[in-house]
Amino acid sequence: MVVNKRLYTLLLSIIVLAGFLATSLIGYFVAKDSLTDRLQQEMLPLTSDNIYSEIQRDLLQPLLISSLMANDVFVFDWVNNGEQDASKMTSYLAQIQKKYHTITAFFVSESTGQYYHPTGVLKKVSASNPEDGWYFQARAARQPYVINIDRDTADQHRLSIFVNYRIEDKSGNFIGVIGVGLSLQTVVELIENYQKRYGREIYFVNREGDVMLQSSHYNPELHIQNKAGLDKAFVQILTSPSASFSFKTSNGSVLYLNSRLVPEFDWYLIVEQVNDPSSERLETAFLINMGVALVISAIVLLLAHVAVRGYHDKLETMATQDKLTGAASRQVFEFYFKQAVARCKRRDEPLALVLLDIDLFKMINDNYGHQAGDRVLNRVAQLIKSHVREEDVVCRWGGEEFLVMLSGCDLAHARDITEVIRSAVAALQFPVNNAVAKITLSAGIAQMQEEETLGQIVERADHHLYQAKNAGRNCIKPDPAATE
Ligand SMILES: Nc1nc2c(ncn2[C@@H]2O[C@H](COP(=O)(O)OP(=O)(O)OP(=O)(O)O)[C@@H](O)[C@H]2O)c(=O)[nH]1
Repeated sequence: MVVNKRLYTLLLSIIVLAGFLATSLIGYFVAKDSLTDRLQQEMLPLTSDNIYSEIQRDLLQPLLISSLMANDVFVFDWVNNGEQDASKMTSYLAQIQKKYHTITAFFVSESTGQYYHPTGVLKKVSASNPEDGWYFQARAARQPYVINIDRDTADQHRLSIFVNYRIEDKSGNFIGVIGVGLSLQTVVELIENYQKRYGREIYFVNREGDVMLQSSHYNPELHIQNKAGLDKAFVQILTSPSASFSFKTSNGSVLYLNSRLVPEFDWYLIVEQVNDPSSERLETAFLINMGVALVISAIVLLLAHVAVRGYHDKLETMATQDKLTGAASRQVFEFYFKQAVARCKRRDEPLALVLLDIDLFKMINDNYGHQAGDRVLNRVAQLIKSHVREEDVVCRWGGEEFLVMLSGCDLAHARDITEVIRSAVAALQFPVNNAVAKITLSAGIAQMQEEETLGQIVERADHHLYQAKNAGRNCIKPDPAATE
């Protein structure tokens, strides 16, 4: 029974905890998956889209300026007049630069190859000079302009964005390339602003995978092109217009990455994030969940334990006690008897059994009714109990029969006790239905002999009880030894 109770509690604990653990884990992983998906599919691409549209917005004005320059009548007239006065062109370029706050303005003439700049004629472009490749690229282009990121011819330390606008005359003849240059600083500031706002690393790589543009807080450790084993992913980035990945890095953290091609630069914009910050919140929520689950499980188990214990005690009482009299039931008497026998043997003490039977009880039932009979049975049981010790056992042996086990009592002592009980019952004035019932009882006493079974002793006690009934009732008959 004890083992079953433990097993039951253990099983219940396992079921409740496993249930909580399973639901918490499922919730945790579902939330984590959807957050990872959101980060990869929405948040990083959104950052990338925002940066891209801001870059486009920043490029819009220089594009317009360059377009205006490419269609300016002054430029056409000046070229048609044979590029007579270089200072006219240089002051025109200086004016543009000043008016629109660009870092440079330029014109390269197709007929002379001269590179005009606000400060003068800087040089002649040549197809054999790789530095002038941008001019020949624009010259060969089908679209009206080419955006180029390059070192400034006037300041070799400065990376600038150039809008190289093609000029064509009315007949479609190529006249030259005109445009403005912007500082890349605006783009760097944009990157830094985004990095600060979103806590993400943002940088550009060219088609070879070299980092071309990054913030001043650039952390080379973070970037996938510096990580061993990720070359395949990098190949995928460099071959698709946009891509989303997540990787487990060597230090155990997860790197989320989004890439997109910026066609104006022919570079890839990369947005990276190490570990999803909300995953920490999820882990905390999971731990809180589990904590609550543990507390709830403990309360549920405690309540279950109290309920089971209550039912168990109730069942035990029902099985071991007679409901009417509160005396021990016949089923458990043998258990108490075996315990008492072992104890008496150990202590070398005698043990006596007394079988008590209410006299002519049928008449009480017949005269006063069954309920009155029940009350008599209860009253007699309480009276018997009140005359024996706590460790003695009073058992309802039959209908109106009680078997009393007196540990450590020999026959003479048992007879004295029984006599006290008999006379107390006989002296009872039991009120029933406006009358007073007289109750007596007869008893047979047997002292346990060596290796006797319960059945054998009870049989002897019953035999003596029968003698007492025959002797006129309201008397006691013990084993013959006690009478000697
Ligand atoms: N009220 C009540 N009566 C019971 C209960 N159990 C047994 N009885 C009655 O007790 C009576 C016992 O009658 P008998 O065995 O004839 O014995 P008796 O009338 O006591 O006569 P003797 O034992 O010979 O003195 C029966 O009528 C049973 O119905 C009980 O729980 N309540």
